[in-house]
This record gives sequence, structure tokens and C-alpha cells, in this order.
Amino acid sequence: MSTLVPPRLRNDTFAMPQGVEWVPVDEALELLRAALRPVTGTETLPVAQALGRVLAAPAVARRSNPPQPNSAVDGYGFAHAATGAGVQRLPLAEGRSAAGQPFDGALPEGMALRILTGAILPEGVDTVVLEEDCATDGRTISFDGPIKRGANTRKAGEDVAAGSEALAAGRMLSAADLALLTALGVGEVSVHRPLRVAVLSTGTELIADPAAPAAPHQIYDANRPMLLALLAGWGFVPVDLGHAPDDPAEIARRLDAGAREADAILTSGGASAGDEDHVSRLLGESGTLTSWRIAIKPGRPLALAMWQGVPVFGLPGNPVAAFTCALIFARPALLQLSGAGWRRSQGFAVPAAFAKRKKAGRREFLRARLNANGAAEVFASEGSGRISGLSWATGFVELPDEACDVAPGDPVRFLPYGAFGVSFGG
Ligand SMILES: Nc1nc2c(c(=O)[nH]1)N[C@H]1C(S)=C(S)[C@@H](COP(=O)(O)OP(=O)(O)OC[C@H]3O[C@@H](n4cnc5c(N)ncnc54)[C@H](O)[C@@H]3O)O[C@H]1N2
Ligand code: MOO
Repeated sequence: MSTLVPPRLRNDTFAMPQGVEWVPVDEALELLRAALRPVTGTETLPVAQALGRVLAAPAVARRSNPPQPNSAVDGYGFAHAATGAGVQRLPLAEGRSAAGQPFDGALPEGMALRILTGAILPEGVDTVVLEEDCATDGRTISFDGPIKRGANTRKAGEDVAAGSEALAAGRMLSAADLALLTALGVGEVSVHRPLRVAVLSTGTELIADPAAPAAPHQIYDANRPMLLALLAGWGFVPVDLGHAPDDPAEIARRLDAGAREADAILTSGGASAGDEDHVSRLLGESGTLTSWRIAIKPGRPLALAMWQGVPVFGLPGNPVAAFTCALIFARPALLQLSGAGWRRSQGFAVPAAFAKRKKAGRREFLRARLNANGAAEVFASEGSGRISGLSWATGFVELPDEACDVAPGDPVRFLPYGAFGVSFGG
């Protein structure tokens, strides 16, 4: 990880509207982290069916990897003690040691044995010479010494020793993890049941079917397929609550259904404080709302609440803000609920391919991608209704809360979508 050198900070006064308490991003994340605990039960699954699941208990190696000392190459094995400097000539023993076909017996000192990659080192063999470095007439081998003791061999358990913890609880199993556990003789794992997360879009203007005709005042519900897809990609079970008009009774009914069917709920729209912003009002009246005006761009209205004991993330309606808040706030919180533990997305410093004068007060996430030189270019517009910018980008440039001036070539922090577990695209 490179340490980020912040862009040139300026000493501006706070540029946010006054009369409102703006919660800094890091503070909001800390509050979430402190408030949420894992909520899912556990089950036992065969390792081959556990991709993407979260370990509920550490996975302990039943067997060492490698289980026995073996050869790393195709060549000839011998006892190092019988060799020295200069040309070495050793008589070849009868037989060989191959993977799955071990040599039966001990090799006498001063002799060599044909040995293949992955084969167990028989008693009397501690060193292997690569076949390309040998000459042989079929009865002897010769090679240039000296050879390092233990050359081209692997020790038993040099990767993982039997009885040791291979993977910690909270690990979200990857394809590589399935290989590791299988190699270690672990056939079953105790995993958390996947978190169920419901998604509700709100807004009287919304219609669901993009193939249906839309009146001028109507908007296709873009947030719902986006959020459902993000959740599926994060290994959660998405629960579709459809879309509701700006009608508090209807929104309440859908939230009730969400609380019955899911462990957490994401809503979009109505998070702000306008006449039709019912989600935040409803959560304030009937739930326990911690409504936050977060010092973030895009996405400052984010309503966080409990509805019948179930956490609700009231995301802003603008699709870019909903996407950004889902990645920055909802994902780590949902991972915490799922037993995977809190995650901070790892970014790295790259040169900026843009110039920007940023005001103080809000952390900014600019839609960005790396150009051919590895520098971050940003989308032409910062408008949070500009969904095409989300598709154009492959990540974000994160600018600090403070005012700063970014000039081309300055280091900026790039967070690829992959750092938020978002795959596909490109
Ligand atoms: N006086 C203020 N007005 C606004 C503020 C503010 O702080 N003070 N914040 C602005 C910001 S920032 C955002 S973001 C929006 C978010 O407001 P809401 O969460 O209440 O969202 P809506 O008003 O319902 O919708 C905003 C916008 O997004 C469109 N939308 C909503 N849902 C969807 C969907 N599922 N698919 C596609 N598009 C959707 C909606 O039609 C609106 O155009 O508030 C600002 N106002
Ligand atoms: O969250 Mo709003 O979309 O920042 O502009």
C-alpha cells in the first residue's frame, strides 16, 4: 500500500450550508461500525459449495501442505552428504519415485534415483538436481557440484502445518480458499447463512419496466436493478420489495415486509427533507432514526434507522448518490452484519490527469478511471443524475474533507470499484 500524499490542502473556511450538523464521512463510518453486530445464523457446507460464504469459525488444517517432503522438479535425488564441488558422478539406482507412485525402500548413500515433480523424497534423498543440469548414460548421472543441500525439494508442511489455522473466522471464501481448504483435507466448513437484504425504491415518478412506455413525468426505476445486482455480487441474498409511491402508508407496508423477509433494508429516494421525502420522515416517526447529513459528495442525505429491529439504509434517490452511498456506507455495514467484519476499501495513490479546485467541508468521490499512463481521469460532470458516468468509471478518486487544489500530476487516491467488491464492467 502506498501512503497517500494529500493534494495541496488550502486553508479555506468551511463552505457547507450552516444551521445543519454535517457528519464527516469517517465519523459516520465509525458510528455504523460501533452499532452493528453479526445477525446471521450458521450452517455447515461442503467446501466446494462454499464460494463467497463467510467462515463462522476458523478453518483448521487437517493435513499439512505439502503432506510429505517431495521434489519440486523432474530430476535425480540423492543424499547431499555424498556430494561435493566439481563434477559429480553418481550411479543410478533401479526404479524411480513419481507422484502417486512412491519409491519403496531407502536409497543407499552415494547413489542417485530418478525422481519426478511432486514425488515423495524416499529415505536417503534430501537433495534433487534438475534433469536439465545432468548428463546421463542410463546407468550413472553427472552434474557440476556443489549443489545446495535441499535444492529443488519442498519440506512437509512448509506451506501450512497440520493443526494450524488456515483461514480465520470472518473470511469470505474465494476460489483460492477452496483450493487451500481442499489441499488441507478440510471437507466441510461452518459458514454464516447469507445475509438477506431487501431493496425498495420510492418515488411516485417511478415505473419499473424499462420496456413499457413512460409519460413525461415518469422515470424508469434505475436504482433497484443496480442495488439488487450490487447485493448479489457481494454474496448477499437480494430481496426485491418493488417500488412504492410517495405514500407513507404504502412505504410503511413495504418496510414491514422487508423487516419480515430480510436482515437489512436498502431504500432509495425520499431521504432528503422535501415535502415528498417520506422515507426519512417515516423512519423518524416510527423507527429509530439517526438521520445523517453526511459531509460527502455525492450522497449527503442518508437516513439510517431501525425498522422493527431491522437496520434500514435510506439511500438518496439520485442514482449516482445511491451507488456511492451503497459502496461507501452500506457495504461495510452489511459485511459487518453478515459476520464478515468491517472492511475498509483499499485505495492507492496515482497521478491526477485532471485539475480541480475543491472547497472545504465535504469528502468528494469523483467518478474516475485510469488512462493509458496509469493516471486518474475524472468524468466530465459531477452531476449526481449522470448515470453514464458510473458506467464510464472504473472507480473513484477520493478527495479529502479539506479544501484542496489538484493539478495534473499530483498524487490522488484512486479506489477501484473492485476495492468495493464490485465486479464486471470494462
Ligand atoms: N433542500 C435540499 N434539497 C436537496 C438536498 C439538500 O440537502 N437540501 N440534497 C440533494 C441531494 S444531494 C440529493 S442526492 C437529493 C436526494 O434526495 P432524495 O433521497 O429525497 O431523493 P428524491 O428526491 O426522491 O430523488 C432525487 C432524484 O433521483 C431520482 N430518483 C429517485 N429514485 C430513483 C430511481 N429508483 N431510479 C432513478 N431515479 C431515481 C428522482 O426522480 C429525482 O430526480 O436531494 C437533493 N435535494
Ligand atoms: O447526493 Mo446528491 O446526489 O450529492 O447531489
